[in-house]
Amino acid sequence: MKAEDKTAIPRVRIAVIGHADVGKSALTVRYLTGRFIGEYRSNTDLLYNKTITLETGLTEVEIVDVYAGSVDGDEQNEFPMEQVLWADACMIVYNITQRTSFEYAAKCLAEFKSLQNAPTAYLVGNKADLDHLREVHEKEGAALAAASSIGFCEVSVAEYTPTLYKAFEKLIIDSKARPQKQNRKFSVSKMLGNLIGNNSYGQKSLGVINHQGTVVPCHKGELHKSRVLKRRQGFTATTSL
Ligand SMILES: Nc1nc2c(ncn2[C@@H]2O[C@H](COP(=O)(O)OP(=O)(O)OP(=O)(O)O)[C@@H](O)[C@H]2O)c(=O)[nH]1
Repeated sequence: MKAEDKTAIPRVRIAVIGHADVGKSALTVRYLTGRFIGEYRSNTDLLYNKTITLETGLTEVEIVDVYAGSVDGDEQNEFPMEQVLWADACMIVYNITQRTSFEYAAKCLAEFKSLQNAPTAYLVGNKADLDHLREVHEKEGAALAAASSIGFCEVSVAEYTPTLYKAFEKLIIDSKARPQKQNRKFSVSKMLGNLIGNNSYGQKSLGVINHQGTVVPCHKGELHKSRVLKRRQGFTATTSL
Protein backbone atom coordinates (compact mmCIF):
# COMPACT_ATOMS: atom_id res chain seq x y z
CA MET A 1 0.00 0.00 0.00
CA LYS A 2 1.31 3.48 -0.87
CA ALA A 3 2.07 5.87 2.00
CA GLU A 4 -0.43 8.41 0.71
CA ASP A 5 -3.18 5.75 0.64
CA LYS A 6 -2.43 4.83 4.23
CA THR A 7 -3.09 8.35 5.48
CA ALA A 8 -6.69 7.96 4.28
CA ILE A 9 -7.29 4.91 6.48
CA PRO A 10 -9.36 5.75 9.56
CA ARG A 11 -7.54 5.19 12.83
CA VAL A 12 -8.87 4.00 16.18
CA ARG A 13 -6.76 4.28 19.33
CA ILE A 14 -7.45 1.82 22.13
CA ALA A 15 -6.08 1.81 25.67
CA VAL A 16 -6.21 -1.51 27.53
CA ILE A 17 -6.41 -0.62 31.21
CA GLY A 18 -6.96 -2.48 34.47
CA HIS A 19 -5.39 -3.57 37.72
CA ALA A 20 -1.95 -5.22 37.71
CA ASP A 21 -1.83 -8.87 36.63
CA VAL A 22 -5.36 -9.11 35.23
CA GLY A 23 -4.02 -10.22 31.85
CA LYS A 24 -3.95 -6.98 29.84
CA SER A 25 -0.81 -7.95 27.95
CA ALA A 26 -2.00 -11.49 27.38
CA LEU A 27 -5.37 -10.19 26.15
CA THR A 28 -3.79 -7.67 23.77
CA VAL A 29 -1.41 -10.24 22.31
CA ARG A 30 -4.22 -12.79 22.02
CA TYR A 31 -6.28 -10.30 20.02
CA LEU A 32 -3.40 -9.29 17.78
CA THR A 33 -1.84 -12.67 17.12
CA GLY A 34 -4.26 -15.37 18.22
CA ARG A 35 -1.61 -16.66 20.62
CA PHE A 36 -1.44 -16.85 24.40
CA ILE A 37 1.78 -15.81 26.04
CA GLY A 38 1.79 -17.12 29.61
CA GLU A 39 4.47 -14.93 31.13
CA TYR A 40 4.59 -11.46 29.84
CA ARG A 41 6.56 -9.29 32.22
CA SER A 42 7.02 -5.64 31.44
CA ASN A 43 7.46 -2.44 33.36
CA THR A 44 6.34 -0.07 30.70
CA ASP A 45 3.38 0.67 28.47
CA LEU A 46 3.50 -1.07 25.11
CA LEU A 47 2.13 0.32 21.91
CA TYR A 48 0.91 -1.92 19.13
CA ASN A 49 -0.23 -0.98 15.67
CA LYS A 50 -2.22 -3.07 13.28
CA THR A 51 -4.29 -2.59 10.17
CA ILE A 52 -7.45 -4.67 10.15
CA THR A 53 -10.25 -5.14 7.66
CA LEU A 54 -13.78 -4.60 8.84
CA GLU A 55 -16.82 -4.98 6.63
CA THR A 56 -16.66 -1.22 6.17
CA GLY A 57 -13.03 -1.31 4.99
CA LEU A 58 -9.54 -0.92 6.41
CA THR A 59 -8.98 0.51 9.87
CA GLU A 60 -5.68 1.28 11.51
CA VAL A 61 -5.80 0.23 15.14
CA GLU A 62 -3.31 1.49 17.71
CA ILE A 63 -3.43 -0.28 21.06
CA VAL A 64 -1.65 0.83 24.21
CA ASP A 65 -1.28 -1.93 26.77
CA VAL A 66 -1.05 0.21 29.88
CA TYR A 67 1.40 -0.90 32.56
CA ALA A 68 -0.43 -0.86 35.89
CA GLY A 69 2.55 -1.18 38.24
CA SER A 70 3.54 -4.25 40.22
CA VAL A 71 0.92 -6.04 42.29
CA ASP A 72 2.58 -4.73 45.48
CA GLY A 73 3.67 -1.41 44.04
CA ASP A 74 2.48 2.00 45.18
CA GLU A 75 1.64 3.28 41.74
CA GLN A 76 -0.69 0.46 40.77
CA ASN A 77 -3.99 2.17 41.54
CA GLU A 78 -3.20 5.31 39.61
CA PHE A 79 -5.82 6.06 37.00
CA PRO A 80 -4.00 6.22 33.63
CA MET A 81 -5.40 9.61 32.70
CA GLU A 82 -2.98 10.45 29.88
CA GLN A 83 -3.57 7.17 28.11
CA VAL A 84 -7.35 7.43 28.54
CA LEU A 85 -7.40 10.96 27.14
CA TRP A 86 -5.29 9.81 24.20
CA ALA A 87 -7.62 6.89 23.43
CA ASP A 88 -10.80 6.78 21.36
CA ALA A 89 -11.76 3.59 23.17
CA CYS A 90 -10.79 1.72 26.32
CA MET A 91 -10.90 -1.95 27.14
CA ILE A 92 -11.22 -2.14 30.93
CA VAL A 93 -10.07 -5.51 32.18
CA TYR A 94 -10.48 -7.20 35.55
CA ASN A 95 -9.72 -10.66 36.84
CA ILE A 96 -12.78 -12.66 37.93
CA THR A 97 -10.69 -14.30 40.68
CA GLN A 98 -9.59 -10.99 42.22
CA ARG A 99 -12.22 -8.69 43.68
CA THR A 100 -9.77 -5.80 44.05
CA SER A 101 -9.31 -5.80 40.29
CA PHE A 102 -13.08 -5.51 39.84
CA GLU A 103 -13.17 -2.62 42.30
CA TYR A 104 -10.39 -0.97 40.32
CA ALA A 105 -12.43 -1.38 37.12
CA ALA A 106 -15.41 0.22 38.89
CA LYS A 107 -13.19 3.15 39.95
CA CYS A 108 -12.02 3.59 36.37
CA LEU A 109 -15.61 3.69 35.13
CA ALA A 110 -16.44 6.29 37.79
CA GLU A 111 -13.50 8.40 36.51
CA PHE A 112 -14.85 8.05 32.98
CA LYS A 113 -18.13 9.59 34.10
CA SER A 114 -16.29 12.69 35.26
CA LEU A 115 -14.54 13.15 31.90
CA GLN A 116 -15.83 15.29 29.10
CA ASN A 117 -15.79 13.31 25.88
CA ALA A 118 -14.74 10.09 27.60
CA PRO A 119 -13.65 7.28 25.30
CA THR A 120 -15.99 4.48 24.35
CA ALA A 121 -15.46 1.65 26.80
CA TYR A 122 -15.94 -2.09 27.13
CA LEU A 123 -15.65 -4.14 30.32
CA VAL A 124 -13.93 -7.53 30.22
CA GLY A 125 -13.73 -10.06 33.04
CA ASN A 126 -10.69 -12.24 32.31
CA LYS A 127 -9.48 -15.63 33.61
CA ALA A 128 -12.90 -17.25 33.26
CA ASP A 129 -11.12 -20.62 33.10
CA LEU A 130 -10.42 -20.21 36.85
CA ASP A 131 -14.09 -20.44 37.76
CA HIS A 132 -13.31 -22.45 40.91
CA LEU A 133 -11.39 -19.41 42.23
CA ARG A 134 -14.03 -16.91 41.22
CA GLU A 135 -14.53 -13.88 43.47
CA VAL A 136 -16.67 -11.80 41.12
CA HIS A 137 -19.94 -13.18 39.82
CA GLU A 138 -20.63 -12.69 36.13
CA LYS A 139 -23.85 -10.84 37.04
CA GLU A 140 -21.81 -8.22 38.93
CA GLY A 141 -19.71 -7.53 35.84
CA ALA A 142 -22.82 -7.29 33.69
CA ALA A 143 -24.47 -4.92 36.19
CA LEU A 144 -21.40 -2.65 36.38
CA ALA A 145 -21.22 -2.44 32.60
CA ALA A 146 -24.97 -1.84 32.29
CA ALA A 147 -24.74 1.02 34.80
CA SER A 148 -22.35 2.76 32.40
CA SER A 149 -24.19 1.59 29.27
CA ILE A 150 -21.14 -0.21 27.93
CA GLY A 151 -20.53 -3.71 26.60
CA PHE A 152 -19.41 -6.57 28.80
CA CYS A 153 -18.10 -10.09 28.47
CA GLU A 154 -16.14 -12.67 30.38
CA VAL A 155 -13.25 -14.35 28.61
CA SER A 156 -10.37 -16.67 29.19
CA VAL A 157 -7.49 -15.26 27.26
CA ALA A 158 -5.60 -18.45 28.04
CA GLU A 159 -8.03 -20.25 25.71
CA TYR A 160 -9.27 -19.43 22.22
CA THR A 161 -12.04 -16.97 22.89
CA PRO A 162 -14.10 -15.62 19.98
CA THR A 163 -15.92 -13.32 22.42
CA LEU A 164 -12.77 -11.26 22.77
CA TYR A 165 -12.63 -10.59 19.04
CA LYS A 166 -16.27 -9.56 19.06
CA ALA A 167 -15.56 -7.19 21.97
CA PHE A 168 -12.68 -5.48 20.16
CA GLU A 169 -14.75 -5.30 17.00
CA LYS A 170 -17.64 -3.64 18.83
CA LEU A 171 -15.28 -1.20 20.51
CA ILE A 172 -13.70 -0.25 17.19
CA ILE A 173 -17.02 0.11 15.38
CA ASP A 174 -18.58 2.15 18.21
CA SER A 175 -15.61 4.48 18.50
CA LYS A 176 -15.50 5.01 14.72
CA ALA A 177 -19.10 6.20 14.91
CA ARG A 178 -18.07 9.05 17.22
CA PRO A 179 -16.26 12.26 16.23
CA GLN A 180 -12.46 11.95 16.22
CA LYS A 181 -10.70 13.52 19.19
CA GLN A 182 -8.79 16.72 18.53
CA ASN A 183 -5.74 18.16 20.32
CA ARG A 184 -4.42 14.99 21.83
CA LYS A 185 -1.48 15.35 24.15
CA PHE A 186 0.80 13.17 22.06
CA SER A 187 0.83 11.28 18.81
CA VAL A 188 2.26 7.84 19.30
CA SER A 189 1.91 6.94 15.67
CA LYS A 190 5.11 8.85 14.91
CA MET A 191 7.17 6.28 16.69
CA LEU A 192 5.94 3.10 15.07
CA GLY A 193 8.81 0.84 14.16
CA ASN A 194 9.37 -2.59 12.73
CA LEU A 195 6.78 -5.07 11.65
CA ILE A 196 5.74 -7.71 14.12
CA GLY A 197 6.76 -10.31 11.56
CA ASN A 198 5.81 -13.91 11.12
CA ASN A 199 2.90 -14.24 13.45
CA SER A 200 0.47 -17.08 13.32
CA TYR A 201 -2.76 -15.17 13.06
CA GLY A 202 -4.69 -18.15 14.29
CA GLN A 203 -8.19 -16.77 14.32
CA LYS A 204 -10.12 -14.28 12.32
CA SER A 205 -13.00 -12.62 14.02
CA LEU A 206 -16.31 -12.03 12.35
CA GLY A 207 -15.30 -10.25 9.22
CA VAL A 208 -12.06 -8.95 10.68
CA ILE A 209 -8.91 -9.93 8.86
CA ASN A 210 -5.64 -9.26 10.61
CA HIS A 211 -2.75 -7.75 8.75
CA GLN A 212 0.74 -6.86 9.80
CA GLY A 213 1.51 -4.61 12.69
CA THR A 214 4.12 -3.18 14.96
CA VAL A 215 4.85 -3.21 18.65
CA VAL A 216 6.62 -0.42 20.44
CA PRO A 217 7.47 -0.09 24.11
CA CYS A 218 6.67 3.30 25.45
CA HIS A 219 6.96 4.86 28.86
CA LYS A 220 3.82 6.00 30.60
CA GLY A 221 3.12 9.59 29.78
CA GLU A 222 6.00 9.88 27.34
CA LEU A 223 4.88 7.68 24.53
CA HIS A 224 6.95 9.70 22.06
CA LYS A 225 10.32 9.15 23.72
CA SER A 226 10.92 5.50 24.43
CA ARG A 227 14.24 3.94 23.47
CA VAL A 228 13.76 0.51 24.96
CA LEU A 229 14.31 -2.50 22.79
CA LYS A 230 12.51 -5.69 23.72
CA ARG A 231 12.09 -9.05 22.09
CA ARG A 232 9.30 -11.42 23.06
CA GLN A 233 8.26 -14.74 21.55
CA GLY A 234 8.19 -13.75 17.93
CA PHE A 235 7.44 -10.12 18.52
CA THR A 236 10.07 -7.62 17.57
CA ALA A 237 9.59 -4.60 19.73
CA THR A 238 11.43 -1.54 18.63
CA THR A 239 11.27 2.19 18.43
CA SER A 240 11.84 4.26 15.37
CA LEU A 241 13.37 7.21 17.24
N1 LIG B 1 -5.52 -18.82 34.07
C1 LIG B 1 -5.36 -17.74 33.33
N2 LIG B 1 -4.26 -16.98 33.46
C2 LIG B 1 -4.16 -15.86 32.69
C3 LIG B 1 -5.14 -15.49 31.76
N3 LIG B 1 -4.76 -14.34 31.17
C4 LIG B 1 -3.57 -14.02 31.71
N4 LIG B 1 -3.21 -14.93 32.63
C5 LIG B 1 -1.99 -14.94 33.47
O1 LIG B 1 -2.06 -13.81 34.33
C6 LIG B 1 -0.74 -13.31 34.57
C7 LIG B 1 -0.73 -11.82 34.26
O2 LIG B 1 -0.90 -11.63 32.86
P1 LIG B 1 -0.39 -10.28 32.15
O3 LIG B 1 -0.88 -10.30 30.75
O4 LIG B 1 1.07 -10.08 32.39
O5 LIG B 1 -1.18 -9.22 33.03
P2 LIG B 1 -1.12 -7.60 32.96
O6 LIG B 1 -2.47 -7.13 33.34
O7 LIG B 1 -0.59 -7.17 31.63
O8 LIG B 1 -0.08 -7.29 34.10
P3 LIG B 1 0.73 -5.89 34.37
O9 LIG B 1 1.63 -5.68 33.17
O10 LIG B 1 1.47 -6.19 35.63
O11 LIG B 1 -0.26 -4.79 34.55
C8 LIG B 1 0.20 -14.14 33.71
O12 LIG B 1 0.79 -15.13 34.51
C9 LIG B 1 -0.72 -14.78 32.67
O13 LIG B 1 -0.25 -16.01 32.24
C10 LIG B 1 -6.30 -16.32 31.63
O14 LIG B 1 -7.23 -16.10 30.84
N5 LIG B 1 -6.36 -17.42 32.45
